[in-house]
Amino acid sequence: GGRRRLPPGPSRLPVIGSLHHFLFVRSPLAHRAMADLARRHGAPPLLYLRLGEVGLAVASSPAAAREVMRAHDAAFASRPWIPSMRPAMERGAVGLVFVPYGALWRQLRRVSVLELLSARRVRSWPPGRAVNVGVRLAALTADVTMRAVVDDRFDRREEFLRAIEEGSRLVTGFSLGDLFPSSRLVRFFSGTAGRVMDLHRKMFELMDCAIRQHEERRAAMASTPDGAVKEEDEDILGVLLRIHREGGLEVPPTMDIVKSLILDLFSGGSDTSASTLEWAMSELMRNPGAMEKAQAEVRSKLQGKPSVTEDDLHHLKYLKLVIKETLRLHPVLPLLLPRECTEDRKVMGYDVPQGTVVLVNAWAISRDSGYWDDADAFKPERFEDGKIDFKGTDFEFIPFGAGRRMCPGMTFAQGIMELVLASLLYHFEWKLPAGMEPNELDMTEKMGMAVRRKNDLCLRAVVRVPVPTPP
Ligand code: HEM
Repeated sequence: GGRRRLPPGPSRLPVIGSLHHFLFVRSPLAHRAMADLARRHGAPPLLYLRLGEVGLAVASSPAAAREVMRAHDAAFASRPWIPSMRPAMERGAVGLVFVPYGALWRQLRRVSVLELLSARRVRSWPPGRAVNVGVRLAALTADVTMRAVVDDRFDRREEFLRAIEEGSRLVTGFSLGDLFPSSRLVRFFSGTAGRVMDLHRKMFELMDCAIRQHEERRAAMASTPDGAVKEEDEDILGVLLRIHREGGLEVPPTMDIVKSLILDLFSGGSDTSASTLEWAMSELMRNPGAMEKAQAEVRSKLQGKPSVTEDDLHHLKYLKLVIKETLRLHPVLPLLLPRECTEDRKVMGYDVPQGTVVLVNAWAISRDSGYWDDADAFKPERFEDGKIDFKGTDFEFIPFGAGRRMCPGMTFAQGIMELVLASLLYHFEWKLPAGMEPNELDMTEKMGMAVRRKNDLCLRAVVRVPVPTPP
């Protein structure tokens, strides 16, 4: 028996819980708001808030993160269904991100990790086309992801890319309003559920079209002398359609699940990598020494080549450190993705009741001066000794999360980001707008699907090595 010992947190008011605290926290960016709130309550490793009827625990230290994502991983391996997405999910349209922990999740995850996000697929991008530099980073990563996930021959790809972009504007990350189901104050925050549904319908219609085209092409191929498509030539949609057709899985995915999984991979993949790249370029512009070093490396390792290919990447040691340091300072999912506690647990000595939504403040942890020297400074060299990595075992650095629900797209993302960044540095010289000093570059954040720059990064590009034109 005995009383429950909840983690410390702001005083709770009837009805609105701790919501009033957020109305007065200046920063609309939840990761900063949570960090402020934790500081004002004596910096507990686990902070407890009541938002409307939902209990919310925020882990803000490596030890607390380790307990949630490793020690008690299985009890925190589901995600809450946020209200604006609930109607779609109740119809069974659930992809990998929100599927409850269980047999279906395990299967979708296995398919994604093994078949779809393997390094083999990353290497199979046509290099000349993948580095069509000069296009905006978002368009570029969306393009690369589209090629791997759906098909680059999809007729309505422009429409699809626009819908995804609109989606990332609509879904303002996991805004606080998203976390509570029915309080009246909630409506004050959201009101986007209708638009989300419309967009969802639109994307499903586009997916139907992509699937039709896919099947038509397969039928056409099957009637040629060479016969069917070779498995290694399939894109992700092709693999999923084959699994759907041939069965053979313990829980056969419905067509709605196939579509939702594709959308999850696509939207999960492009926005995150694009924003990270934008932050990397921003940090390099603010830190000319690091830029010089990275460019010198790329130019010396690639001397004379027409463009960067996958095979060049493992020579680019400093470039990898630049991306690591960018992920430390700018984890684009600063609170990771929400988990839900599915059975009562003790974490850091506190009771976390079943049903609590659990966030991990990866942003606060990776900028904590208790674990990092000169924590706010951009210093890629700090990773030089190779002791700390983002693979989910060093809990002071978890931009991709950790444990069973850790990001399945990590390797894929690393591939895209290295390839694109190396290409940007190889082909171009980058300059700030005339008259701007490096330290004047604005770094204000804005919450979208991922945390991105509030103001566009406008740079002048001077060609050093011309980008080869695709045949
Ligand atoms: C810089 C790039 C990326 C970052 C920082 C990132 C970060 C994350 C994080 C923090 C999570 C939640 C992990 C957790 O709960 O412990 C996650 C989950 C996920 N990510 Fe990524 N991600 C990136 C790129 C990608 C890419 C390229 C894909 C796919 C093509 C992808 C697909 C997913 C999916 C499907 C999930 C949900 C997995 C599950 O719930 O089982 N991500 N990602």
